[in-house]
Amino acid sequence: MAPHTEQLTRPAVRLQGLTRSFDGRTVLDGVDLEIPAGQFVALLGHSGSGKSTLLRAVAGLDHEVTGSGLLTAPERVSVVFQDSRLLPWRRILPNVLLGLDGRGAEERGRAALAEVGLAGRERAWPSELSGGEAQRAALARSLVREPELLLADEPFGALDALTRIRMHALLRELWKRHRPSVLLVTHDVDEAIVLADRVLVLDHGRIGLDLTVDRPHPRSYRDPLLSEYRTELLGALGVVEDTD
Ligand SMILES: Nc1ncnc2c1ncn2[C@@H]1O[C@H](COP(=O)(O)OP(=O)(O)OP(=O)(O)O)[C@@H](O)[C@H]1O
Repeated sequence: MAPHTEQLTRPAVRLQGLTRSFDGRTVLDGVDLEIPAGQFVALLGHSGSGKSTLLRAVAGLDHEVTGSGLLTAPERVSVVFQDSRLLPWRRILPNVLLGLDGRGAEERGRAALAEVGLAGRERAWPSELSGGEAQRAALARSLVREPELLLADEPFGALDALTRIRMHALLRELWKRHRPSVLLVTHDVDEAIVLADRVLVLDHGRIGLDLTVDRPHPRSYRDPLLSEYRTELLGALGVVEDTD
């Protein structure tokens, strides 16, 4: 069934004049941002530009933001970090189900693990998983909560290049199936343009560039048409490409 038009246009996230300072130093300086429901957005910016600070504010984890601040955020928000944050003393399935109970929870947990390719690993300990598998389990833990908004802070930052590419395909696949809004923080320009339909660059406390990436999926790193987006994003980040 086609989603109601209003659902497509209703913003999942709406920020107005979001401001955050630490010890008198302004990190976010009046950020205005709307993310429509179901949109896949990546957030780029230099180290220390305030990406995680913005993500924490959207997640509702920061109560010290000022301005008219966070006006809208959905009820069901899941966050995935660079490390899986699995509890080492619990097996994988209970980790995925953490805080959930009720009828059908276990079944949903098993289904989520199967979706991320971890069927059969329900009883494994976190220490028995590879880095990529642990991040898959973290994604399953998010999925099982059926988030309307998925916030991801460098979720693939600690993975090797090959695993990272596989995780890109998995994340995009999960997004296609469940259609949450996504805000993905990354340092990696290529990761942003291969995955996201809109890429933001945070600069001097504001959204300095808001770029729509209008290419079909699945996208390849080698797609020459993506290189224009890459050049524009690198320019916004102040990186001059070597043209040799
Ligand atoms: N709890 C805090 N107390 C003091 N300063 C903080 C705190 N959290 C963040 N900051 C500062 O705010 C700035 C932005 O930090 P943030 O972690 O949001 O940046 P980032 O863009 O996510 O960086 P990175 O890409 O390196 O993870 C940094 O200068 C950081 O030192």
